[in-house]
Amino acid sequence: MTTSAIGDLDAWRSLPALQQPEWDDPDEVRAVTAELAAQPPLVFAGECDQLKDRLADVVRGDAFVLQGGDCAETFDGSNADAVKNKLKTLLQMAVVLTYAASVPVVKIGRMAGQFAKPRSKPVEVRGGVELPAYRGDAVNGFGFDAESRRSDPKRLLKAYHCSAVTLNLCRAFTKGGYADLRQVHAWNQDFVAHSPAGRRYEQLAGEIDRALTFMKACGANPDEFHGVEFYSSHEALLLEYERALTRIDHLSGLPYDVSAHFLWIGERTRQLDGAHVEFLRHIRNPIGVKLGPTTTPDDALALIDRLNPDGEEGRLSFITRMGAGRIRDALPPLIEKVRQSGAPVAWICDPMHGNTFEAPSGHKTRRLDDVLDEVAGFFEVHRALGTHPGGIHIEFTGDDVTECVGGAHGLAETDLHQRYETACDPRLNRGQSLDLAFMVAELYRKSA
Ligand SMILES: O=C[C@H](O)[C@H](O)COP(=O)(O)O
Ligand SMILES: C=C(OP(=O)(O)O)C(=O)O
Repeated sequence: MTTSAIGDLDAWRSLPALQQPEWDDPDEVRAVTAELAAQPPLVFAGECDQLKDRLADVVRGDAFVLQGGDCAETFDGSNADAVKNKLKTLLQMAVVLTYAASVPVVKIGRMAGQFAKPRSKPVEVRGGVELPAYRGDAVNGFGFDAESRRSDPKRLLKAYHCSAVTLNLCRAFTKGGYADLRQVHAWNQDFVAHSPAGRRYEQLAGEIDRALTFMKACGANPDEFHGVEFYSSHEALLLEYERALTRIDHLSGLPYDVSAHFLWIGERTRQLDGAHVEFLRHIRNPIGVKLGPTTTPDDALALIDRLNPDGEEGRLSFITRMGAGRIRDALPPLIEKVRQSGAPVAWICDPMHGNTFEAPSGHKTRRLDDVLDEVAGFFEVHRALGTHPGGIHIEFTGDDVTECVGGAHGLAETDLHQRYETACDPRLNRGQSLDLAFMVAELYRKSA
């Protein structure tokens, strides 16, 4: 394969790359990336192609994406319990959607690599002390002291190893029996079972049980339900890391970023002439771009032109994050222009990032009602235009945290301090995630 067919995987180096850490020692970065480049792949090209096929189904209106996980994964969180709880939430949500909305659900974790964060400000000030902002465990530490906040390239290696551990757990849980549909009740134990959403889920799980028994009686093979397909994803933010994990697939001769199945470009780094768009246009994974409320229809078309010029179905998803107050005005012009162009795009709604605000206590938070309203707006817009609402992208955790307000337990702003554990943005807890899944299933059913 010639360089021109592969494209120049290093052309991004001469372009402006926003949101990159300031590393002290370029030699150390070179040594670390050389070590990363020698590590085994985390995912395989064939798996990325399979996800692209699944996303092509989404483009055609035949499937729905459920993408979610932490805002920022942490090295401490790469353990069996935390990973299992997140997967359990994803599986429960997926079951609600599959059963109640009768749609195949493409399950993608914001997991096994979501260790780097873009920030609004490069520094954080507390009590008159100014330090570099926390940029995710792949870059620096969360602790507010100079040593923790120093950008340390060795953390890139740790991010790779924690991604490997997490993905290994995900593969084991999703293929080794834990995700078996006959376990629907087992995912609903602990605190969530007693929440209103948990009780509603239990009812649905009972119906699934009966349906499975019926199918078995009809001669269906119950082992068909033994495992589920699960894919990993993260924001492709740290270009040195992504480049070091990009390999030429020996079968096709094409480059794949083997750090995750699906990579996305963030709202802050989607400049057409920027390094992120340049780098991602060369890799063959399915990719996404976040689109905020300032995106113009021409921006969307230009991104399509750069990132999916051949119009490959499933290659490109637009993950819109407009905010509840903007979605009904900001989304239609984008969809209309893209539809007129005939370009195949999967439209995914991120109802989190346009709805963040600071509570009087100083906690960054989101109202579940705003999240639900943005999702409702997303469905309304698609229904009005006759296009397919392709999925949701959310930040959640499997734990009983108090980071977003609202939900069946009426979590108030004054409750936020109780279990506020996120390393960056506020996540839905398990009950709130299930509330959302039931609402999405209902909206989907009505729009189908
Ligand atoms: O997760 C997204 C971004 O990293 C985050 O919203 C930026 O947050 P900041 O405004 O606190 O920097
Ligand atoms: C930073 C993120 O979102 P956005 O780029 O949409 O702000 C994110 O999803 O972590």
